[in-house]
Amino acid sequence: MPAEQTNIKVVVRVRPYNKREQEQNQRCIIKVMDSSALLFDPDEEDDEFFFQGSKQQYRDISKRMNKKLSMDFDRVFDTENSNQDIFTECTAPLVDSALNGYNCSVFVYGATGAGKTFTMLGSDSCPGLTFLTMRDLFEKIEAQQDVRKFEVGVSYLEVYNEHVMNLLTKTGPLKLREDSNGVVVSGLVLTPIHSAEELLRLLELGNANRTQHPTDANAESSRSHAIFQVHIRMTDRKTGTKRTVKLSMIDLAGSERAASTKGIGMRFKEGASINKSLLALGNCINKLADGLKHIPYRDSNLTRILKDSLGGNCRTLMVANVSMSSLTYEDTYNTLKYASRAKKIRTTLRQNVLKTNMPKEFYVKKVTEVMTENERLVERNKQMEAKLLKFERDTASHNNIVSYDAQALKPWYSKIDAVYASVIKTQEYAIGIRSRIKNLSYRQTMKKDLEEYRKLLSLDQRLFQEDYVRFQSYIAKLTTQYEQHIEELPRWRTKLQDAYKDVEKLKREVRGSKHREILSIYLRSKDLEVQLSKQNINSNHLSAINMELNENSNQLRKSYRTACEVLHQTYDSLQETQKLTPEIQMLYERLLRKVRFTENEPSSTSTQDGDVLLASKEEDEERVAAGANLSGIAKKRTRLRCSTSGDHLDLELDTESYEDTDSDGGGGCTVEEEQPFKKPRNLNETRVINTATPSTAPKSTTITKSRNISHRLVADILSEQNVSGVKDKEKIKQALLKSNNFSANSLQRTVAAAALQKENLKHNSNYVRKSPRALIAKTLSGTSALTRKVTPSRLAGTIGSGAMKEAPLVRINRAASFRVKK
Ligand SMILES: Nc1ncnc2c1ncn2[C@@H]1O[C@H](COP(=O)(O)OP(=O)(O)OP(=O)(O)O)[C@@H](O)[C@H]1O
Repeated sequence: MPAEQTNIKVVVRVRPYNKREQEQNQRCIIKVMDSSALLFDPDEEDDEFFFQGSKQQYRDISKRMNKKLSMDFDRVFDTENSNQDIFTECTAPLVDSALNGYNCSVFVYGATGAGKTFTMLGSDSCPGLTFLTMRDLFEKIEAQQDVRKFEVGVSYLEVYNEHVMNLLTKTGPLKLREDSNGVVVSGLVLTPIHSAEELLRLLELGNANRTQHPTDANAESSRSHAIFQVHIRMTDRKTGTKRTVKLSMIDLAGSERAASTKGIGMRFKEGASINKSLLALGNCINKLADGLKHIPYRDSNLTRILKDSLGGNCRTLMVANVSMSSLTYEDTYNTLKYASRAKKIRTTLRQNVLKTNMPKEFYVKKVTEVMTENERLVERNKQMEAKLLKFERDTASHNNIVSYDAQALKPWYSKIDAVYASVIKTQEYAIGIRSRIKNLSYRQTMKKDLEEYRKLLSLDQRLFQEDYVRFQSYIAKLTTQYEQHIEELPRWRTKLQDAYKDVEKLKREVRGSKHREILSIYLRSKDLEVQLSKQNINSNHLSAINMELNENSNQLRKSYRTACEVLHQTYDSLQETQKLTPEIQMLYERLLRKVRFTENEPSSTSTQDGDVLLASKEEDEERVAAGANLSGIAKKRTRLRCSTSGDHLDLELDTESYEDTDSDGGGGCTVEEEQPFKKPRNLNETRVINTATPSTAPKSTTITKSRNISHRLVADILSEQNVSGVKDKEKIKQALLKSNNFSANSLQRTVAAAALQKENLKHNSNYVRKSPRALIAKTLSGTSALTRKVTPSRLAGTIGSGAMKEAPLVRINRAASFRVKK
């Protein structure tokens, strides 16, 4: 509520001469200049100085000089002005202010007999300000009855010798106390009134109780300060707003000097007390006028009661009563000085809405209302919060990509990483064991073969037997290892199946999560990582097999060379000694034909399961026909068949179903009679596999570079098929590109792989390119994204171009692996 600063309104009322003053024919000391100015102690018009009969230019120096003090006030009422005039101009506006919620005070100040009581109370014929004001108040209340409900109560107090007395009940002294609403008179009971006439009766009653004693100045001098207060409680009938205001009418005791009343004894004490309170009032007025902060209101009970009227929340009118007679020269001068000082006092006005004088029930009701309103607002707040939550959820599900935040996804990534790390580790062990089993089996076979050849060639049976013992011991050691691994394998297979079950469970959780779209892509990348790991193990396994093969091949080559030399010498020797039989000659010629140079590669027939035979059918027929000793070697030819998928380890992982498809019962790698070795592939080949019929296409035995899997991985992640299923694929791509879980390099390589795949589309599924380097170089040079630093946006654009759509799976061997320029 805005506060309004306003000055105390000070008016001066000049009383006409009374009978005594008229009789003493004193001069007039106040000349009213206009409605707001007066001249104190003016020059008299006939105040001319004659000396020896002639008018002098200068004044009579034996006489006191006139003050001729010009003073301005808010209003100066002359002797002709009535109480009605003062009411109309000064207190009627205060009634309006009071009804608007402002506290108002009117106090009259002046020396004894100056007309204070006349102004405030008046007489029957000439009612004073109190009656006129109250009559006006009741008239205005009556006019507003439809709008507001009014309750009016009055009190009439007297401060006499610093005692506060209740004039209406003639009780006291009452104590003053201060609370947050100002000074309160303890035990004061308000008397309700409903009309100005009632008020008149109460005033009469109060005045009758007031302490009065005749003084020289006034036969009915009031020797106390009388404070009449009207408490008005207003209730707005529409809004229920309540206001309580206080209208105070204060008739001060005479401010004359104690000596002027010529009092002795009780009267002197009385005068001293009056002067004490008025002195305190003067001090307060002076300090308030000077704008000081500390005002000594507590110096007297009068100033305590007037605290609100002087310096508080109150619209105040001060009527300074003075006589125009020079008999009251000093008192009048003092009164006017007081009035001038009081003019400077500023009060702060605030509209009262609620006052503490309200009955307790009022506050109980108010608190109940406020609590009810509070409960309603709490309930509404809950509803609003629920709505807001729903709105946020709806928005999140509508713009699901936007709602992804790294913090929310972090725990998911950690969990997925942990589960897949376990799968990869277990798979490493399981397939590693399988690899060792196959290697051991392969080595056994090879060693047995060599031992067979050695036995055939050996002439010294004693030496052969020595070697054979060592051979047996070695084979036994291999068998033990083999059996250990065979025993271990099922345990790891079970572990791996458990790890796959964990993955399945995790996938179900992801499907139920609100981040399922981006997480399913992450899961896909992890699936491909598992495949990549498997490919790495396969690659290592094949390298080991290859090394074994090379080693054995070298040994056979050396043996073959030596055998040829022996054969040649034996043939020569037989010929020289003419012991060469036609059968031996035929056999020899057949052997020579066999080793003749041919441009064709050794014929290789792919078996249904993709294995490659090293010996041709024709060769077998010749061997049978020849019936020679060497045919025994052929008959004893051993084939190695590790599984239906050749040398690839067959602990297959279907990343969709996670079922172990290995169906050879754990002993997949067995040594069988008449089974061919698989031909190791040319390491400079790239085989294109048609992905359109993956189930029927032959499985490649090409040793692939493991990095290809990562290319496929990222290609799969960012492929149109993956991303097109979601609402905002661009945002998903951006999220992937920005994520720490996807490296820029792998994404970069993916694009190269995609380009290569696209190129491969031009060839049929069985096309084998000898060296893909030129193609890769061509592809890379045509892919600006690969020769320059790849920006996420450029990369995203490349990926989204559809180049990868329907691209076949391509495997690039080690020698042909491409290198991306960074
Ligand atoms: N404006 C006036 N017109 C006519 N008579 C007046 C006027 N003012 C005062 N009187 C008369 O002067 C006399 C003294 O006035 P009043 O009792 O009001 O003085 P007072 O200031 O109240 O004195 P005290 O402080 O001693 O009570 C009264 O008889 C009163 O009728």
